[in-house]
Amino acid sequence: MIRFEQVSKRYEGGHEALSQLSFHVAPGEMAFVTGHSGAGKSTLLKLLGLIERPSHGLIALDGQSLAKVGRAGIPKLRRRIGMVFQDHRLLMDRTVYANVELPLVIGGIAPAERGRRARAALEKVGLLAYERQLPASLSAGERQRVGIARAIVAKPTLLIADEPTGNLDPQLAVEIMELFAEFQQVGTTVLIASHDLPLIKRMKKRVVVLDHGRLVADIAAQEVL
Ligand SMILES: Nc1ncnc2c1ncn2[C@@H]1O[C@H](COP(=O)(O)OP(=O)(O)OP(=O)(O)O)[C@@H](O)[C@H]1O
Repeated sequence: MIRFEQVSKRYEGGHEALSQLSFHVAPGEMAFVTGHSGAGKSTLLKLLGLIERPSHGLIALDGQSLAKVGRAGIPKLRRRIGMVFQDHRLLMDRTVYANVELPLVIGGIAPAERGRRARAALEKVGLLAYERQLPASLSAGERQRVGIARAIVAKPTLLIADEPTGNLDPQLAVEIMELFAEFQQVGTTVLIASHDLPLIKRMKKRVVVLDHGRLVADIAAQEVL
């Protein structure tokens, strides 16, 4: 599903954020990427979403090299990837429903189909009853669920999340992580950047550890104690 081969990333004027990173993620696998602040977690996810490009190395998604995806091909690629951010990035002047529907509007899906899919996504995150509300009237955990519904509404094969529980209290954080695990159970590949080690350990999934841009440990789910 995901293949990184000797990937390095140097930001303009900066030092190397990722150094010769190689790892694979199988279809349907769920893995965490962890490491200290500045270790390169966000950079790794940005390379997958083509928000950034690598300086060296190969990144492939479902066997397709991302280097071959030009500017015009980015929207199509992004439809295969659902992205969740720490700060949810919802449009605060649109309803919950409109936020979740947005990727389908951009994708040119017909209105009736959009309604069906957006409501199914909201139902999956337990927020169907909130569809007419504005995000401001929701709690932090609920807003993050709306962000997740928006990420999965176009049925991506890969779900990536950057510190999705960073702003939540521990109980809500567990609930959000369990929601991600549910998407894995129905076949979605899930990759989550997080520095919350107690939470990661609790989830018992594969853990990839970065340190100054290098992969220093890759712990299989069965080995997480
Ligand atoms: N746009 C950028 N321009 C220059 N340097 C950057 C840029 N984005 C990130 N960096 C640098 O790259 C390194 C890795 O950053 P990255 O955000 O990937 O780390 P992180 O592990 O996600 O950190 P955090 O947990 O604090 O979010 C850091 O040294 C950071 O300062």
